Amino acid sequence: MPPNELRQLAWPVAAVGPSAMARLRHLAAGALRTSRPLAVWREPGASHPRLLVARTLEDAYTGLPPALDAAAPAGFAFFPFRDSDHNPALFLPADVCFDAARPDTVTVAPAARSLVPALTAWLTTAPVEQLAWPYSTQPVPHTATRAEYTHLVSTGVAAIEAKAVVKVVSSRAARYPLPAGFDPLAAFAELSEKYPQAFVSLVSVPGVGTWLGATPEVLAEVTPDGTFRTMALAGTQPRIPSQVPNTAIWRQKEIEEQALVARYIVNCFKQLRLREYDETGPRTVAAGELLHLRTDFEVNLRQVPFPNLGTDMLRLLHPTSAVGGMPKQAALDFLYQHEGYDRAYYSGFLGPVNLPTAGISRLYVNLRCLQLRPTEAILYAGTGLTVDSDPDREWQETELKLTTMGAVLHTMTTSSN
Ligand SMILES: C=C(O[C@@H]1C=C(C(=O)O)C=C[C@H]1O)C(=O)O
Repeated sequence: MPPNELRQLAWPVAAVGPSAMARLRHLAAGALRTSRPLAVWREPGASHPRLLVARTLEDAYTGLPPALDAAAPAGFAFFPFRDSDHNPALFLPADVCFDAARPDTVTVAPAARSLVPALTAWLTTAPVEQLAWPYSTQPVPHTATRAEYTHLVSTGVAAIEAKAVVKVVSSRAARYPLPAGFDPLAAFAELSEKYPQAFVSLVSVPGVGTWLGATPEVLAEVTPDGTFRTMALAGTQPRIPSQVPNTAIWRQKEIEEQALVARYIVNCFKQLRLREYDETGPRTVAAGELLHLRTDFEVNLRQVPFPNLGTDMLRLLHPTSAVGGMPKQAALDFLYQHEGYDRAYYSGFLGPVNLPTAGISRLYVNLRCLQLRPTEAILYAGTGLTVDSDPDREWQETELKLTTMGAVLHTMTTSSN
């Protein structure tokens, strides 16, 4: 076989059995046992998850956001809200890949060829019971009380009134005990079922930790038909069971908050001098038990002279005003000064690049997520503030957002009792 071709390893018959999820689990177990970074994800609307294992941790460190052109390296991006030594920007090269929709093979990239003998042997090994997921070496972040959070919101509103910022998105972390026998892969499967339209992910990196999430927000997407997509998602209200999303009524506060995010995206296009984009919305969309307002933006890459639009937009967009604020730097400075905790990978971005094939990349904002610790999970949620924000209402909104991931912890508690 030529040295630069992907290699397909066939699963031996007896070892792990025919179940795609059991095979995925076995590959994850092998990666954890050998301290390699891994990502498991399920795209919105897809029926099967995929898994990627990077050969070494060192290979996963990256300086720049990934390039989104078809010739760029394939892998899984995992970027923090703010790049730092504690929360490095990561790009896991697609060294070993598995698609649960095609469970008979494991794909090995040319750069990872040296892994083939050990991996072949691992495929014949009996499945392991316990998986040892890595935890962050950082201290547990400060978790704001209701009084602290409402104070932060009041400070944010005062900053808006003083015209230091136009919009800022404050957030907090919360600690939830883990149910006995909590299994991240089982939780991943449950999230996939519960939220079919979310991007569901489980990312695990030695020294960095293990993150699980189900996000509704696309940051930058390039699809094989040559389309670039992004969205302005903001404004939140609880979803009443059986309610049809487009019958929801929005207050002026949410309409304005979302319009600012849409305007931020249009400004990014303007900075690149791109005028040919389609804008649809805002429309009401459901995300689990929540409703949001969303405007979709689309560019036909075959009709504009911007071959690097995906790459350029990604660099301009992150962090968007849906998670930071506007103007961007003033909002980030406010958060750095007042938020009082390290967001780490919450409100960063994540997703596959040039996978499953060159020319397809889907990056999402890392919302509705949790970080795993030995006996607890750290959950994260934020709310966009405008001059009309009411501190108690914003606290309630974070509580509501925490239920996306909290519900799965609760379900698992009850089912393990
Ligand atoms: C910040 C979060 O969500 C963002 C903020 C929203 C809002 O303020 O209404 C809505 C959707 C997201 O863009 C979060 O889920 O933590």
